[in-house]
Amino acid sequence: MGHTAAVAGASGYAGGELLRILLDHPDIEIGTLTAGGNAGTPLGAHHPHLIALADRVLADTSAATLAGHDIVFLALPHGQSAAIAAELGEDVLVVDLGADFRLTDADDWTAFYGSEHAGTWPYGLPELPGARTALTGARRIAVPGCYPTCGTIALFPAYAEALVEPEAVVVAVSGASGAGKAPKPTTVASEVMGSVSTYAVGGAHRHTPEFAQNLSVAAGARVTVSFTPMVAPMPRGILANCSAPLKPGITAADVRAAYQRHLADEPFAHLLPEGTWPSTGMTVGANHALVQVTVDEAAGRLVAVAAIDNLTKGTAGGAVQSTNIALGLPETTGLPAAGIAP
Ligand SMILES: NC(=O)C1=CN([C@@H]2O[C@H](COP(=O)(O)OP(=O)(O)OC[C@H]3O[C@@H](n4cnc5c(N)ncnc54)[C@H](OP(=O)(O)O)[C@@H]3O)[C@@H](O)[C@H]2O)C=CC1
Ligand SMILES: CC(=O)N[C@@H](CCC(=O)OP(=O)(O)O)C(=O)O
Repeated sequence: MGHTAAVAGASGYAGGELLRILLDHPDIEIGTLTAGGNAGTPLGAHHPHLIALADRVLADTSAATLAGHDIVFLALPHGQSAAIAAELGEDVLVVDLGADFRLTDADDWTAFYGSEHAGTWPYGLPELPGARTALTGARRIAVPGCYPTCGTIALFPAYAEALVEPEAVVVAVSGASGAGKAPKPTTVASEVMGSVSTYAVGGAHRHTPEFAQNLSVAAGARVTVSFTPMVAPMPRGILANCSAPLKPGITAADVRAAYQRHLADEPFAHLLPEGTWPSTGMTVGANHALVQVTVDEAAGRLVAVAAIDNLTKGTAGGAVQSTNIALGLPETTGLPAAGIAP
């Protein structure tokens, strides 16, 4: 056990998935666990599936309760991380699963989150060109949003190789756990069961600027993204259906070769065999993103589809993957590489 880790927001969905993964991590020992209103209750009351931690009592969330660990994971609502991180030493690795430090543009932050921008930390999507270099040795990590994780992995090879025009369309469907455990009008059972709905339509979702930021990094030029999210009657998973106009002269063979080049060595982003399309069921509990790509000749568009488990690769698994890189551990350490099927 090389490193100790505290988890803030341990009673939530993201915190629970993080603990499931950390229980199998050979180099990280689980330390203090915290919550908000549920401080003082045992973890087993919130995550009965985490038997080994059932008797751990949740502390209140403050820099004082989280201090004294090598790593602090913050799985808290947006806006809660900056004050805590400021009080933790610069030698502590702080990994924020929330949004506070993901965006580089302060105006984008204010437009979509309605508050003052807290800053920008190294972005925890190792697959994005340049990200591994920024994460190596980092002591602050901003874990991406779940939709941008999925859609960026689907499209970054196309932008990195300049195969498509800078106008992407992403339509993605998420399981209801993406909204967290607190009941919300759009994700209570009576609204979600037996129905698929859109929300934040027309470029209103706060992940829209994060998509544009990521694909612009891959392209080395500004990319705009039209993003439409949906929620489906399933607990976990995101399926992102993405497309963009092909540049003149780009063929289906060029596209497949580019995706093979970019994904061949990725430990957790895989191009499926031709003709096999990703589905959320293939990703449950695994840290992988499954990708397929084709060309719609009649429409002149590249079409890419990716699936992830929103809580694993989309949150907690992605957080541990980036943590491994920051600590100089093998990137795959402790991470579930195979899904559960059927
Ligand atoms: N769910 C997902 O798929 C994803 C989530 N994330 C991010 O992870 C973070 C956590 O999300 P998620 O687990 O889904 O949310 P949940 O609502 O399931 O959990 C929130 C956690 O934060 C705690 N908390 C809430 N308010 C406070 C407060 N004022 N002070 C201290 N602790 C507080 C809660 O404790 P208590 O039980 O006491 O209320 C709980 O432990 C968010 O920033 C979210 O955006 C990121 C990517 C995907
Ligand atoms: C279904 C659903 O409601 N999903 C959430 C996405 C949560 C997430 O990944 O993102 P953050 O970390 O940015 O909160 C939403 O659309 O707000």
